[in-house]
Amino acid sequence: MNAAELSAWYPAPPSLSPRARGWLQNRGSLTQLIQQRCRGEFRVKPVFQSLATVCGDELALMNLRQNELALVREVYLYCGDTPVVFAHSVVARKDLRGAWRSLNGLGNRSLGTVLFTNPVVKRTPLRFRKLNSAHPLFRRACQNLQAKPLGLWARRSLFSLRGQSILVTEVFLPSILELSS
Ligand SMILES: C=C(O[C@@H]1C=C(C(=O)O)C=C[C@H]1O)C(=O)O
Repeated sequence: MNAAELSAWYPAPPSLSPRARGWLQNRGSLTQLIQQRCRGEFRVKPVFQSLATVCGDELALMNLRQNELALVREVYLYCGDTPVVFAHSVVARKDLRGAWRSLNGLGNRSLGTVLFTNPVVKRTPLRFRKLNSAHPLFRRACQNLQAKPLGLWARRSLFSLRGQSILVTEVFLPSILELSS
């Protein structure tokens, strides 16, 4: 990815429907918002949690070198049998025994329960990007989708605790717009 692509996360999404904007720009817990709007059962389905290299557009933000390993957690958030969000979170290896050690035993509990219940955790402003098939997160987010969309809206922000950060990226799947508003 070139420098332009690396910086292609914008402070505000351009033209969005009011319903989509309501999801992308909500600054509370996405888990809680889905639980409020999902008539079925909410669940977190972890699909990956291991040391791995990260996306090219995450290196600078996480102060990682090209092939440096970090803890990567990826989950789908489900409403009933339908995946509505694909989430990808990154913690630098050096911080895994520090502020974010609770990730190790998180399993199918929502990361939101850790991030939004600790008043000391600080969140940087959200940034947005329309992902397409050129981005690795797009391909992983679409894995379980019958119909492959041309693009998916994503947002990301850093949560920091005692000077240690977790980068949380949430890719919104088309079916999220079917949840009640
Ligand atoms: C940050 C939140 O946690 C959600 C759950 C995640 C997980 O369990 O890995 C990751 C990102 C979020 O979609 C939230 O609920 O707002």
